[in-house]
Formats: sequence, structure tokens, C-alpha cells
Amino acid sequence: MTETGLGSGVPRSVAGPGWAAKLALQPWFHRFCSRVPGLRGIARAEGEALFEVVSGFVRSQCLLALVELRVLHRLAEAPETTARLAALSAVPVDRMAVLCQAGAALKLMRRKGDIWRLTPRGAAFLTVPGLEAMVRHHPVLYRDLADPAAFFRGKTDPELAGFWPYVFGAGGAADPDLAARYSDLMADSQGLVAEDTLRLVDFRGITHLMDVGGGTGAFLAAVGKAHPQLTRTLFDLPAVVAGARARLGADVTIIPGSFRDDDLPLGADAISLIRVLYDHADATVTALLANVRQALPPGGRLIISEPMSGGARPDPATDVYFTVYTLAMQTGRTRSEAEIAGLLQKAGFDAITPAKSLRPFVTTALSAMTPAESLSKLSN
Ligand SMILES: C[S@@+](CC[C@H](N)C(=O)[O-])C[C@H]1O[C@@H](n2cnc3c(N)ncnc32)[C@H](O)[C@@H]1O
Repeated sequence: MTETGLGSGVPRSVAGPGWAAKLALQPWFHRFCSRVPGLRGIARAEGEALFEVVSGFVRSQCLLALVELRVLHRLAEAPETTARLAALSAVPVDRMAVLCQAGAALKLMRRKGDIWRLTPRGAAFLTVPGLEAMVRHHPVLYRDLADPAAFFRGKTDPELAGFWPYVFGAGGAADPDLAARYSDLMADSQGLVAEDTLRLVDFRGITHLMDVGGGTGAFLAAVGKAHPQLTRTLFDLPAVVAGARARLGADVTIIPGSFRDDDLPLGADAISLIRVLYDHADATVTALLANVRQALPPGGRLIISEPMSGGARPDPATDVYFTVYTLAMQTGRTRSEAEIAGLLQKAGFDAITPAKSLRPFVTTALSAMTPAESLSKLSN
């Protein structure tokens, strides 16, 4: 229930915070919790979780410094002292000591005596494809978030949109260098997405898959390994598919085009949209889904895989990182399963399977079908 707040003209909530939040707004309550066994543990864990939120940006920037100064890379080759790491990175020793200590607190490296070594987490960071590229790319996003209130008011001009020029229309993405820059970033991180998508989606019954917005073909290459019998087609913008042939064998058909401006080619009995919808506004997605529906035969399959919002159960990875990232792209939106299912229903898809995820921060997959009966009736 709301009423109009005096002066501001903005509706104000009448109910106020819930009882637990009301209690937590009282300083005496925190003093009380810190004295009562049982409550003390909960209070401490809550405090730690809260401080993680407070310090997230600094943690992330320490990681970026460790990457840019190649500290983790050097430790992957050999254990080092602070003094050597400092000399190799042209950083004063006392400052390198602070950075290494932060790296140890983040469990990326550890110290024994005077010597620093890489931990399994630090090694995983260097090994997981796409993670380092993602971190190196963060300065663009962080510049866009430098004034977060203005950003959320929509009063900034985010630089990130320029990194993904197709958000301004297919014509915006004609520059092959720009296309190669974003395609490399996507291809690097495609390994995990493909791995999870292939585990989550049932490919039985599919004979010909067309990957729309498939970049330089990293997903189709993974599909080819898992399901060598499938016929595969790649559809993406001309400036992007130019880089695909090197990755894909001659058995994959590559079709340049724009799903905004062209009808999608016919012939596939399944279409995949991997990390495509979240780049675009609802109107573009609605038109794309209509285009996909037209291109598929009755009973054809649509596979959607991308990071999705937790919806009614907000997810710390997708509802902070990806929703803000796609917002900075200007046209993007990280949708929940329910929102995507709603758009699919409106576009006339059936058999929408509940979304499944192994790692929501990697991807969540959803599939749907074109109605077998009604379309065959229409075509009779
Ligand atoms: C975020 S990338 C995802 C690439 C790939 N599916 C992946 O997951 O690695 C989005 C892709 O959609 C493509 N795309 C954007 N607008 C398009 C359009 N109008 N027609 C065809 N492809 C488009 C981009 O070129 C890009 O390759």
C-alpha cells in the first residue's frame, strides 16, 4: 500500500520495514546479539557477508592489479619472494607486500616463509577460459559505474555500449576490428557455456542445428565434438562470421546476415540463441523470436542459453553482475526464466521447459518448441 510522500510527490510505502529489519535498525539489538551465544555466530556471519558487499569493488581491483602486474602468471611459473615480484613488476616493495597480502586473503596465493606460491584458486583463475579476459575488460565497466547514482538514473553515457556496437543496430557492427575484439572475448568464455549447455539440453531428435548470433562458431565447434552426426549452420553478422572459417570445418555452413533485417534461413530443425537475448531490448527480442519461429518447422526446437536473473529469488551473480553489465550496454537486459518464458509464449512457442542451471554465473538453459499441430494444420 502506498501514499503520496509530502513534498516529493513520490508515493511512499505505508507499511515500513518488516519486523526483522526494524529490529536490525536498532543499535541496542546488535549489542544484544553480540552477547548471546547462538545469536553471536549469526550476527558475525551477517557482518562478514555485509562487509563482502562493502568491499567488493576493492577486491575486484586487487585482482585486476594482480593480473595487470602479472603476479599470478609469475607464480604459475615459479614461487617468488615479495622483493622479486616487486622488482619484476616495477612496484615498490612495501606496496607489493600489501598487494600480495590481499591476494593471499582472496586465497589466490599463499606465503610460506618469504616465498609466495600460487593456490589452486589462483591456478583456476588463470586456467578457466575467458576469466582473465573478463577481468582485463572490467575498467570499461567500472568507468561506467564511477557515478552509480547517475548511472542508475540513466544520466550517463556508458562507454560499454561502444564495445558491443551491434546494440545500435546491425549496421553499427560493420567494423571487422571491433567485431574481432568482442568476438574474441565471447569465444574465450564460450567453453564453459558450451559445456553446461550441452549437459543441460537434450539434443536427441535434432538433425540440423542453426546457431543464430553464434559469433565465430565456438559453440558449434563444441556441439560438433559432442554430436558429430548433427548438420550445423552458423548465422551472424558479416563482419563476425568472417573470422569463423578458421575455427569451423568445411562441414559447417556459414551464413552472414542480420536477424534484425533478414529472414532467418530455413532448413534447421533446431535453432540456438546462446547469450544473444540478454544483449537486446524486449522489442528486438520479440521480433527475433518471431523470426526464429518462422524459420523452424512444426515441432522445431529453440534452445536458449545465457545467464538469467533469479527473478523472485535474486541471484548474487546474475542479479548484480550481469544485470548491471547488460544495463550498461544500454539495450541489454538480463531476464529471468519467467520473463523469457513469457516472451516465448507470446511468440507462440510451446513445450517451454523449465530453466536448468549447473552454475547460474555461467549460464542457464531453456528450450521450447514450435507447435507441431497448429502449424501443420495451417500448412494443410
Ligand atoms: C554476446 S555475443 C554471443 C556470441 C556467442 N553466441 C557466444 O555465446 O559466445 C552476441 C552475438 O550476437 C551477434 N549479433 C548481434 N546482433 C546481431 C544481428 N542483428 N544479427 C545476427 N547476429 C547478431 C553478435 O555479432 C554476437 O556474435
